[in-house]
Amino acid sequence: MHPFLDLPMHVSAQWRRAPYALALLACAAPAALIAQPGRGGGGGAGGAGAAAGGASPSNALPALPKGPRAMMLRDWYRVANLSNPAVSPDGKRIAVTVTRAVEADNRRHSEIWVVNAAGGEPQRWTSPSTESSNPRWSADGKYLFFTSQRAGGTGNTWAIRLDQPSGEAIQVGDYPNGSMPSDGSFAVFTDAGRPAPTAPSPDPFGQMQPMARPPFEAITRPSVSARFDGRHVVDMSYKVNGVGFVPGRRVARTWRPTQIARQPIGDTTKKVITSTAYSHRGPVVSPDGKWIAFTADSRLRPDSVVDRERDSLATLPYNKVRDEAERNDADIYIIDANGGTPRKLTDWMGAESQITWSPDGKQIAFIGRPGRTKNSNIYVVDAAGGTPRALLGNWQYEPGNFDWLPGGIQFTAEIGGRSAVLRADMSGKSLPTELVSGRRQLRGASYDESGKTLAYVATSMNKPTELFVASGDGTGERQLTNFNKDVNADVVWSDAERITYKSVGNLEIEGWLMKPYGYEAGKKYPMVIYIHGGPHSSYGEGWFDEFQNLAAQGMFVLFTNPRGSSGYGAPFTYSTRGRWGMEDYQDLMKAVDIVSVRADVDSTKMGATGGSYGGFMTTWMATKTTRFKAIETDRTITDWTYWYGSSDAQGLTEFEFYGKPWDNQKLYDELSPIRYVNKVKTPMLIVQSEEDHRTPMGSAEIWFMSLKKQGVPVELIRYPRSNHDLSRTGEPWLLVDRLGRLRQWFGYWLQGVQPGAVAN
Ligand SMILES: CC(=O)N[C@@H](C)C(=O)N[C@@H](C)C(=O)O
Repeated sequence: MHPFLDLPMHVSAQWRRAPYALALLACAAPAALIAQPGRGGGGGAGGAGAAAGGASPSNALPALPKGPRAMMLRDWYRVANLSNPAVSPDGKRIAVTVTRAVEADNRRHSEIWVVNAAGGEPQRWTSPSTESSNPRWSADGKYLFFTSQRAGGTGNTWAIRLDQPSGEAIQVGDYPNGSMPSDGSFAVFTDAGRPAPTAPSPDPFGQMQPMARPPFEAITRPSVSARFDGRHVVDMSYKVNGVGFVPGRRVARTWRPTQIARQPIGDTTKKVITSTAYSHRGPVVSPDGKWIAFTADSRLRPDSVVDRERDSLATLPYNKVRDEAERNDADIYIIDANGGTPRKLTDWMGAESQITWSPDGKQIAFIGRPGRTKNSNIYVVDAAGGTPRALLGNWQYEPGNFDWLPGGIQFTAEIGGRSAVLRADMSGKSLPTELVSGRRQLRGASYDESGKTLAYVATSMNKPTELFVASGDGTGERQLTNFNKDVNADVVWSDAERITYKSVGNLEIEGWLMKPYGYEAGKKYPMVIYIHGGPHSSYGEGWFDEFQNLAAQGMFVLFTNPRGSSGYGAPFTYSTRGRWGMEDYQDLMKAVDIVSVRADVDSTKMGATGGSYGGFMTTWMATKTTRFKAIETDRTITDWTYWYGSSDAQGLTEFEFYGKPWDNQKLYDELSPIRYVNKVKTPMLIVQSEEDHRTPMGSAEIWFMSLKKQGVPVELIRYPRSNHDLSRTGEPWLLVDRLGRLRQWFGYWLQGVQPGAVAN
C-alpha cells in the first residue's frame, strides 16, 4: 500500500471558505501550548519525539546506534508523518498535522504545528497530552479550527482564537461548519434532524450487551437474557473492518433525509430551509450568497424508495443488461439560498462530486464519472444550465481534488506512481499543465484566499514526508519543515530505480527496483517482489516503511503496478475484471523475469510478499511457480466463496466476478488458490489479524493446514487486537513485530540467517 492511503485528501476550496465549529461550549481542553521545537513533551521539529520514561518494554531495549547505518526496526517509531496542510487565508502561515509513534506507550500521537510561510522554526500549537488533527483556518482569520476528542465539550471540533490573546482551545457555537459566500456572513450545511421522540418503553433485553439483544423482527429470543452473551444477527451488514461487530436495528426502519440548513456567522440560530423526503448532499453556496448547489437523487425520489429499490436489486441474480447499463443515480440541483423549489442544473449521466462555484458565480465545476469503469474528469457548466463540458479531454489520468482559484482551476492527480499539482486548460482544448511534479508524491494541496500561496506535503522514495510551500503557480518551491532530520541523519534510506516494461497485449507497466542497503557493485543480492492490494490501489514514488525494512535487510525490493492498479486511468484499472490472476499475474512475473537476469540479482534467492488482493496473488503464485524460495502472504484470500460469505465487502466480487458465487461459481472456484494447494512447494509465512473483517481468518487457516498436511514449511502469525489495517494503522508494537517477521522469514530462506539472528 502506498504510505498516504490513510491520509485525508487536501483542503478543498469550500473548506477554505468554510471553517468548522460546533455548539458554544465551555473551554475545557488542556492548554493549547504554543511550543518551540524541542521544548515540552512532544519532541521537536527535528527530534525523535517518542515519549520516554515509565516502565515499559521499550526501556529494556538498548539505545539505537548513531548512523549513518541501515534502518533498524525501532527506527520505525522515529519517523514523523505530516498530513493535512492548511494555508491561512492571508497566506502567511501554514498549519499541518504531525503524527508520531510514542514507542513507550505503544500508540501514535498527533499534534497541530504551525510554520510561517516565509520560513522559520515550526511551532507546536496543540497540547502534547491530547490528540489533534486536521487544521483549518476561518476565512476571517479569527480561528484555527481542528479536530480533537477533548473532555468538556461536545462534538470534535475545537478552535484556537487568533484575533486576541489565546490560551486553551475552545468550542464556538456561532461559527458553524459549512460552505460560505464570499462575505463570510453565513454558512450552509446538511442537517439530518433529530429522530422523532418516542415514548420510552421498557426494554426486556436492556441489560444485555448490544450485539446479544434480539434485533427487530428476529424470531428467536434468549431463553434467559442474563445467560446469553453471544451475538444475534439478522441484518446483512453486521460487521465492518476497523469497526467490529455492529448490532442490528431494534426498531422498524425509518428515514431521516438530510436537509439544508443555514446559520449566520456570529449567531447560534440555525434555520433549516428544506423539508423533503429526499436527501441533499454536499451543499455549496454561491459566492454572492444567493444560491446553493447540491447533489440529490436524479429523480428526487424519497430516500426510502431509493433504498428499497437498491435492497431489492441486491437480491437479484446478476443480469448483464441491467447490471452493466449506465446509471444516473444523482444530479446537481440549485436552490434559492433561502429555500424554495430546486432546479436541476443538468441531466448528466453518471456520478457528480466536489461541486464548486466559479469565483464570479457564473459557472459550476464538478468531478464527474460517466460510468463505473470510465475515467472521471473535471466538468464545467453554466450556473444557468446547459451541457457540462470536460476540461481534461481524453487525458489518460484522473483528477483528484480541485480548487477554482482566481486564475482558473488547479487540481492534484496521480500520474502512475507519482503525483502532481496541475492547471486545467479552461477551454478544454489542451491537456493540463503540470505545475508541481517530479518523482515524488504530493498530498493536500492547500491555497490561500488569493491563490498566490500553495502548500503541500511531499515524500519521495528515500525521504519521509515534509511540508513544502510554493507560489500558487508552483514556482519557487521551498521545504518548510525538517521533522525527520534526526532519523534521516542516522538511517540511510534506500532509493529505487524506476522501470517500465511492456507486458501482455503490449501494455506498459510501471515498476521500481529498490537497492539493498550497503549495495556494492559486483555482488549478487536476493530479491523480494511486493504485491499491493485492492487490486485498485498503487505503489509509488513515496517513502514506504515496508520497502525500507527489507532493503535494510540487504535485499532488492521489486514493486510494480500491474494492470488493475489505480493511477493509470479507469480502463487500465478495470481491465482485470473477471480475470484476476491472469494477465495481472503475468505483469508481475514479467517484472521478475526482467530483474532476475541482472548481474546483481541472485535469481536463486527470490521471494514474494503481498497483502489482501496481494495476499491472494502470493498464494496464487505459490500454486503456479516454484521460482520463489519463500513467500509471505498477508491478510490473504485463498477461497473466494468463503471470502464472499465472511467479508464485509461482497460488492467487490459481485462487480469484479460478475455476480454472486452462485451466479458465477465456476469463476469463483477457478480463481481460488485453495483449489490448487496441492501444487504448493514454497515455504510460506502467513500473517493474519484476528479482527480482520475484510479478509477474515478462515483463508489463512485453511492455507496453513493444507501446507502443514503436505509437509511444506509454514508459519502462521495471528495478531490480536488487529484488523485488516495492521500494517498501516495497527498497534505500533504489533506493526513493528510484523516488519521483523518479514525480515526474519526472508533472511532465513534467502540469506541463510539463522532464527533469532536478524538485527532489531
Ligand atoms: C476493496 C478491498 O478492500 N479490497 C481488498 C481485498 C484489498 O485488496 N485491500 C487492499 C486495499 C489492502 O491492501 O488491504
